[in-house]
Amino acid sequence: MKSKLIIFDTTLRDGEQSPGASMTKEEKVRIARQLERMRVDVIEAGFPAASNGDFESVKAVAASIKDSTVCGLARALERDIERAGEAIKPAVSGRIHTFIATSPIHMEKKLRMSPDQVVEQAVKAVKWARKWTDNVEFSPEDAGRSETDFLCRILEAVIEAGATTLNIPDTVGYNLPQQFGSLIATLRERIPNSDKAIFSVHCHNDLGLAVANSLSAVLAGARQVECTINGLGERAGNASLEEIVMAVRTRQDIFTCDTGIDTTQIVPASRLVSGITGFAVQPNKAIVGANAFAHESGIHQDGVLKHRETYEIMRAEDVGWSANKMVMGKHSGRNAFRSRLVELGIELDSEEALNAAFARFKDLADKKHEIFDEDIHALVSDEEQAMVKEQFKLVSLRVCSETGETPHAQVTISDGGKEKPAEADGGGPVDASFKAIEVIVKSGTELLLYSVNNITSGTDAQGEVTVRLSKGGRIVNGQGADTDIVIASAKAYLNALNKLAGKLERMNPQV
Ligand SMILES: CC(=O)SCCNC(=O)CCNC(=O)[C@H](O)C(C)(C)COP(=O)(O)OP(=O)(O)OC[C@H]1O[C@@H](n2cnc3c(N)ncnc32)[C@H](O)[C@@H]1OP(=O)(O)O
Ligand SMILES: CC(C)C(=O)C(=O)O
Repeated sequence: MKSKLIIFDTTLRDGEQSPGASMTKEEKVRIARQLERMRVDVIEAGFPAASNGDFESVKAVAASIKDSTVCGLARALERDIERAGEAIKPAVSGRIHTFIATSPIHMEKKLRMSPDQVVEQAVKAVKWARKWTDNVEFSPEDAGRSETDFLCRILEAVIEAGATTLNIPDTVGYNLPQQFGSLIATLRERIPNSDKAIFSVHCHNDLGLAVANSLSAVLAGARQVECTINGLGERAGNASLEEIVMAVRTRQDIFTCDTGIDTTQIVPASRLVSGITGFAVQPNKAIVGANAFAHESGIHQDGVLKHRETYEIMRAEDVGWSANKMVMGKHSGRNAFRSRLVELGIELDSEEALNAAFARFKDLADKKHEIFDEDIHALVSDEEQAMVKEQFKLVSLRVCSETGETPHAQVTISDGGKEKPAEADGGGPVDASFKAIEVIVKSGTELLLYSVNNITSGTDAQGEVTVRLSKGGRIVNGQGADTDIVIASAKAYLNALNKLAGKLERMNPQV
C-alpha cells in the first residue's frame, strides 16, 4: 500500500512573490478553484499580515474552497498569527503556517536574535497558532544553510509545542539533491517524536535544483511537497507542481508514495496561472510547455507513429493536453509526412507523387520554421499545378505612400500577353497593390496568409513574400522575391493567382 504524498500549492503566496505576479482577490479565488478541482491537498492562499488586500484574498479563498485545506503564512509574531487565524476562519479546513529563520547568517544579520531567542519565539508562535487551529505548520527558514544540530533542537521543541507539519525550506536554493535528501533522513532519524509530524519540503530553484531536491527529500521520507504551478515563485521560482506530481506518478517503480492529484487538470491550471500573471510558459518547459509532447524530427516521429512509448514516457492526455503533436518541419521524415497527408484526407496516386511533394515540403521547410496543414495543402496543389502556364505577369508597379496620405498603387500586368493597367487605394502599399491587381483579375479569392522572410541579410536583403489564397475549397501559396518587398508582394500575389488561373478563366471568361 502506497503512502500519501501531500501536495501543498503555494502559487498564491510564494508564486505571488515573483516580481510582477501580484494577483487580485478575484484572480486568487479563480486559481484556488482550479487547484481544488485538481485535488491539491493544501492551498497556501497568501500572507494575511502583508496587507489588507492579502488578508481579504486569503479570507475569500477560505470561504470559497471546500475540498482543500486553506493556509495562511505568518511570521513568528503574535499579530501576524492573529491576522492569519482571522483570515482562515471561514475555511472548512484551515492551517496556519508560521516560520522563523534558523541559519546563522539569517539569525545574526537579519533577525538580530540569538539561537535561544529564535527557539523561544518559534515555540511561542506555534502555541499562538494552536489557539486558532490544530493544523499548524512550522518552517525553519533557510534550513538548507542551518546547522543540523540546531535544526534538531528547534524542530523537537516545536513538535512539543503542537506543530503538526515540519516544513524544511531550502530558501535560497543552495542544496544539492543528495545532500538535501540526507538532511531529511537525518532529521527524521534524530528528532525524538519525529513521527508525530509530517515532514515537508519547500525548495527554491536558484541552481535549477528545486524539483530534484524535493524528489530526493521524498525518497528520504518527506510526505509533503510545497510547490507552485509553472514553478512560479521568488527569484528563480519554486519546485514546479506539475513536474513533482508527474515524476512521482511516472516513476511509481521507485516511489513508495503517490499524490491524489487529478493530473488532467494540470495544463488548464498552467494556462490559467500564466494568463492571470502574464508569465508566459517557455515552450520547452516540462509537462506544460507547448513542445513537451511535440515531435519534429523524422526518426522520433517514425518511432512514435509505430509505438508511442518509443519517445514518450507520459501521455499528453493524462496531463490535460488534447493529444501529442507531430510538428511538420525541416527535420520531419517521409513516414510522418505520409501520415499527415492521410490525416488531411489528401490522396496522392503514386509513390513518385509522394516523393515529389515530400521534396517540395523539405524545400519549404528550409525557409519556414513550421509547416502548417495549409502549407501541405498548398504544396500538394502546387505539385498538381506545376505544369500550369503563367497567365499573369507583373509589368510595372508604382506605389505612392506618404505620411498622412492614403497609399495609392498603379499597376500594369500582362494577362495572357495583353497589358492591362489599373490603380487603387489601400490601407498600406501592399494592400493598395493587391487591390489594383484585383481591379484587373477580379479573382474573388480570400487572402489567408501574408508573410515576409528575408532571404539575405542587411537593409538591401532579398525579401521573400508568401501569399496564401483560397477559392472554392482550393488553397494555394504564391511566392515572390525582390529587394523591394512591395514588388515581392505583388509577384507573390500574381504567382498564387496563376496557380488558380485555370479556374479563373472559367469564372471570368470576359477577363
Ligand atoms: C522566505 C519567504 O518567502 S518569507 C515570506 C516573504 N513574504 C513577505 O515578506 C510578504 C510581504 N511582506 C510584507 O508585506 C512586509 O515585509 C511585512 C508586512 C511582512 C512586514 O513589514 P514591516 O513590518 O514593514 O517589516 P520589514 O518588511 O521592513 O522587515 C521585516 C521585519 O520582520 C522581521 N522578521 C522577518 N522574519 C521574521 C519572522 N519569521 N518572525 C519574526 N520576525 C521576522 C525582520 O527581522 C524585520 O524586523 P525589524 O523591522 O525589527 O528589523
Ligand atoms: C516561508 C518559507 C517556507 C519560505 O517561503 C522559504 O523559506 O522560502
